[in-house]
Amino acid sequence: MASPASLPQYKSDFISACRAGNVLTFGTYTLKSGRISPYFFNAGLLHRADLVRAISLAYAHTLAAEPDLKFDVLFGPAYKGIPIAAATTLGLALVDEKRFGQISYSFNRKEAKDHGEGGIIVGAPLKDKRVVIIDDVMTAGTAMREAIDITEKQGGTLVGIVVAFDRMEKVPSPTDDDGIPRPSTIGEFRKEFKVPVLSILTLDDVSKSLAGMGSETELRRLEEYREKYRASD
Ligand SMILES: O=P(O)(O)OC[C@H]1O[C@H](OP(=O)(O)OP(=O)(O)O)[C@H](O)[C@@H]1O
Ligand SMILES: O=C(O)c1cc(=O)[nH]c(=O)[nH]1
Repeated sequence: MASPASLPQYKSDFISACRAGNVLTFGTYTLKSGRISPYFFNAGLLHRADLVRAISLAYAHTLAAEPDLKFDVLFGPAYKGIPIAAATTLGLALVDEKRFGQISYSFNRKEAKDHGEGGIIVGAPLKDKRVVIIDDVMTAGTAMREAIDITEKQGGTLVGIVVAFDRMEKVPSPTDDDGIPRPSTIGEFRKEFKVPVLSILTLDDVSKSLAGMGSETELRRLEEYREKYRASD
C-alpha cells in the first residue's frame, strides 16, 4: 500500500506496517457477521517489534488527537483486543506521558475463572472508570456490543471507542445483501452511544493504494462486495 502524502505521519507509518505484515489479504473469508468477504484485515499479523511500535503509536496518536476525550482505562476485548490495549497503553505514555501516564488497561477472559483471583477482568477494574474500548476491526459491531455490555456490567462508563480499521459497512439487517445502502455500523454507534468512535484507517484511506496489491479479479470482487454492503453515510 502506498501512503498518500496528505495522510499524517502516524497513518502513513501504520499503512507501511500493514503492508510489511501483509495484514490486508485477498481470498474468501467468512466474517463474524456471516458476511463472505473477498478481503480481510488481520491485525494479529502485527506481531513483530517494529510493527507493534507502529500500531501502538498509531492508536495513541488517534486518541491524542481528541483533546476532549478524557478516560481512565483502555479496555481490549479478547482476544485480539488484548495485545492492542497493552501496546497502546505504552504508546500513550510515549506520545504524552504527562497527559496519559496514569492510563491503565484491562481485558476480559472469554470464560470466567473460578479459582485464584477469579472473575472475567484482568488488569484495571472498570468500576467507576471512564472506559475507552479498543479493538482491531468493526464490521457489524457484534463484538463491540459485547464489549460495551461487559463495560457496563462491570460498572464502567463508556466514553469512547477506537479501532484500527473501519470497513465502512452498513449495519446488518435480515435482507443483508440486498445492495440497498443503510447507515454504517460506526455511524450507528456514534448515534446510539453518543461517544466518539475513532478509527486509524478506513477502507477509503487504503482503497486508492490497493491497486498495486491485488490482481484485477481480486479488486473487482472487492468493489462488488463494497457495493453490496455500502453504507449510506
Ligand atoms: O464487528 P463484528 O461483526 O463483530 O466483527 C469484528 C470483530 O470480529 C473479530 O473478533 P472475534 O470476535 O472473531 O474475536 P478474536 O478477537 O478472538 O479474533 C474481530 O477481531 C473484530 O473484533
Ligand atoms: O468482520 C470480521 O469478522 C473481521 C473482518 C476483518 O477484516 N478482520 C477481522 O479480523 N475480522
